[in-house]
Formats: sequence, C-alpha cells, structure tokens
Amino acid sequence: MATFAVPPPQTRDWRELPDAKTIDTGTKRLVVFLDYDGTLTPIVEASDAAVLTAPMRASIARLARHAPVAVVSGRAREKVREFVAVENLYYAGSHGFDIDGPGGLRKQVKTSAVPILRAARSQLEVWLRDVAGASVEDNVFSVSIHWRGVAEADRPRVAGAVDAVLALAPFRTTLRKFSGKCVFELRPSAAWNKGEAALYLLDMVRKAEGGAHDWFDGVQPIYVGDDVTDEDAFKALAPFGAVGVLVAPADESERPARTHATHRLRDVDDVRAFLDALAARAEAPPATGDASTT
Ligand SMILES: O=P(O)(O)OC[C@H]1O[C@H](O[C@H]2O[C@H](CO)[C@@H](O)[C@H](O)[C@H]2O)[C@H](O)[C@@H](O)[C@@H]1O
Repeated sequence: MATFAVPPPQTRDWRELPDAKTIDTGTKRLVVFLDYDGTLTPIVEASDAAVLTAPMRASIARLARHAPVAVVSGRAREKVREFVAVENLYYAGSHGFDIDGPGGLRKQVKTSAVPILRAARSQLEVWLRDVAGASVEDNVFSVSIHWRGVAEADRPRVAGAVDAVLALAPFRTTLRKFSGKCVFELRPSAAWNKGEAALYLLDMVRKAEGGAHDWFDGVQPIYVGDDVTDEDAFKALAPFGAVGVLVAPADESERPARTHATHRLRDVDDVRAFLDALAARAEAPPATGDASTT
C-alpha cells in the first residue's frame, strides 16, 4: 500500500499571519466554511442580540450561488439557521454535533447525550440563579454558560458552579467542559468537534457533486473563524490545503497567542469584503496568473 506523509499543521503567532487579501484562490472549486459569532456578527454583550445584518446575509447568499457554504457554530443548529436565514447552506450547530444541509442531509452525533445536557442545564440554572449577569444557553447538543456580564468578583462562582455540576453523575462521564469567549461550554464526550464536522461536510459536498476521491485535488476549502473552537477546523482541514482565516482584531484580548490559521482578517466588515471578493472571483474568474482575491 502506498503511504505518504502529511506534514503536521503549523501553529504560529496570529500577528504574523498575512491578511486575507494575499490568498491565491487559483482556479479550484471553493468550499467555504463560516463560523458565526465573532465572524459573521460582532461579539456583543447579550447572546441573543448577535443578529446578522442584511448586507452580510446578502453577501453569504451571493457566495452560496457559486460555492457550497457551511455555517459551523457553537449555537443550536435551528437557532443559527434562523439567524443566518439563507437557504441551501449546510448548517452545523452545537460545534458540529447537529448537522443539516441541502438534499435532506442530516447527521446528529451523540443524541443520547441530549437529555443529559438538558439535566445539566437545569442544575446550572439553579446554581447560577443568584449570580448577576450569568446565563445558561440551551444549544441542544451543548450548553453554553455565559459570564461576559458577570462582575469580576463573581466570575469564580460561575467556574465553580460549572465544575461542581460536571463532577456529578452522570455528567462527569458523559460531558466535557470547553472554554470560549467569556463562555464555558458543556459538550458530549466524543471524538467530535468543528474539525470533524468540517471534514464530514467536505465529504458530503464531494458525494453531492458525484466526485471520486480525486475530487479533493480540485477543491480549495476555506474556513473563517475567530475562536479557539475554530482551531480544530483549521487543523483538520490543513492537509487538504485549506485556507484558514482567523478573524483577529489587533486589540483582541480573547485570542490565543498561537493559531493553526494561515491568514487573518481584522473584523466582521473585513469578512464581508472577503466573501464579496470570493463571489466576484467566481462571477468573473481571474485571468491566468492573476488568481488572488483582490
Ligand atoms: O461557534 P460560534 O458560532 O462562534 O459560537 C460560539 C458561541 O457564541 C455565542 O457566544 C459568544 O457570542 C456572544 C454574542 O456575541 C457573546 O455574548 C458571548 O460572550 C460569546 O461567547 C453563543 O451565545 C454561544 O452559544 C456559542 O457557543
């Protein structure tokens, strides 16, 4: 059997990444993955206030006319679908545990954990009801415990409540804790994350297009995200030559210092301009030798 070595993905300081204007998208077929919070909408105080603007919706819809587009979010699939409200996209909610897409595609990972997550959420609501500014968000296949609005002095109480609930049976064996931007997340214990979901979706796009295994040689995956949970996807897609775009404002204190992304953008406005540039490229393919997005 032939073997080949896949180089390990590189981590690097995000401040040293080139910005997305320099991406050579070549003539390959694009497959675009988009995180939601912090990527398509700015980070805001109240989770439910992070609604998509009409211009961003139009840019996503425009690109989706030319390339498969997937939204990969920590939010519940139904909620992110409702917020984005563009048809014919792939939607992966709860960090990829709950997926749907065109043609009736449906994949749910660890459905057995859903009632356990519901029970954990109820416990957390009790533990946190006296902590001003804390909130518990039901993402169906995950639970988000928000502490952005919690006073500095009370933040240890939030972390303590999450750890106390996670120490109880059956949670301690079935759930795992992760951290994001001013949020703790409980997810099912499983070898699944945004990276696995992105690989699954890439293969589903291949199947939908009737591609054989050499189909992967002709595609250019692009993943745009801003949070630590997106690092799994940057890493998983790297062997496919993916362009990983980190949305990282210069003053962003919530960014990890090192990333598996290959490029960066400053903010949500830059993301929209980037999506428009990709769509424009598909509408008027660049002449040979001029394949960048600008
Ligand atoms: O994977 P994502 O689409 O980036 O979702 C990650 C979490 O995003 C949301 O929380 C974050 O954004 C909120 C709105 O800007 C902000 O208030 C919060 O502090 C952030 O953590 C969402 O509410 C979570 O459910 C997602 O898991």
